[in-house]
Amino acid sequence: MTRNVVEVAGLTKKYGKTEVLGGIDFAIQENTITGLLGRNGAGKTTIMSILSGQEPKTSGRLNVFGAEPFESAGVLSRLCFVRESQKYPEDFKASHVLKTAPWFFENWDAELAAELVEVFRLPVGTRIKKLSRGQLSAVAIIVGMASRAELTIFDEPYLGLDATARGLFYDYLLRDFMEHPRTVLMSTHLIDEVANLLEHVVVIDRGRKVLDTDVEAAREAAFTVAGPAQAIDDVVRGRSVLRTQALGGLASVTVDGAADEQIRAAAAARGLEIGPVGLQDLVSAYGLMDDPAAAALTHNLRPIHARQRREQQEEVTR
Ligand SMILES: Nc1ncnc2c1ncn2[C@@H]1O[C@H](COP(=O)(O)OP(=O)(O)OP(=O)(O)O)[C@@H](O)[C@H]1O
Repeated sequence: MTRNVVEVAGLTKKYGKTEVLGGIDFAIQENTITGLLGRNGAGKTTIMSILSGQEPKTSGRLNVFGAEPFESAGVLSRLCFVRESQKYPEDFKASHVLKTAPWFFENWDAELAAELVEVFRLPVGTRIKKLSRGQLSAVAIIVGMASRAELTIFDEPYLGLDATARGLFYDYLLRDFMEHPRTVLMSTHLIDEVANLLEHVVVIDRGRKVLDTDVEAAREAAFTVAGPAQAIDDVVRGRSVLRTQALGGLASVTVDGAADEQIRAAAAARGLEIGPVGLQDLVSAYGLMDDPAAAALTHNLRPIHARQRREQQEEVTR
């Protein structure tokens, strides 16, 4: 039976009078990798800081390993929150971080840490404050990976890392996750890069949740139709179009829902191409919500949880 490691209900956060989280609900299942996605300032770091007990919430219910995390030593000993901007004592070197980490993480794997130091070519004898941005990210990734914490939270773990290093991180994360299953929550803007790692995504926009779906279900959540604009208009009429991109007489539209036989036949008859929508494009389509300039590009924008939509479809066919 799967259980939830994290449960959040009606979570709000205010800084002074400014509300940055406006009532968020979601759950994270044990031993899954979940992506927390959203545009700059959406509220991802705030959520992660609250989950890891570094910030108090303003209101709502929060349950991490069955307890409220803020100032709960029992919860904090089971999780690892890492980010490139982590603060360390003034004179600390990466070697000090790796030496002290086992004091905080009982599952610490020193061998894995040493291997990752080699992989990321991390100069462990250099003071932390002298490290490059990518090297700081490498420190955070090594701590996050080698801690083998039951819940590991990565806040944009790739900042400053080159493409090779990012690829290595994803490979190691997947391999280590298969061998030592645990729960991972990762915020990222590089959605396509991690799409194969993620089982679930929660998308936040301006402090509110706009999408909460299994990645598998998200693949069925929308499709594209590409070809001459006029023919596309005929084929998609009456359907919910999330996004339209047009160039000259050609267009590509993202349509909400799964591509059924009817639209496939209509598209084939007019020589139009039906294709899948990548997770990044899907999130971008939903991310346009409430943005007047971007919304002008769209018609009938209708963000719906994939599961909710499936339930609605099932209701119609019953
Ligand atoms: N200490 C603070 N005081 C006031 N406002 C804050 C504070 N921390 C964050 N905010 C505001 O809260 C909002 C959410 O910030 P947060 O860092 O959670 O966003 P994010 O989704 O992680 O963004 P990014 O992708 O750019 O890292 C932003 O508008 C930010 O300016």
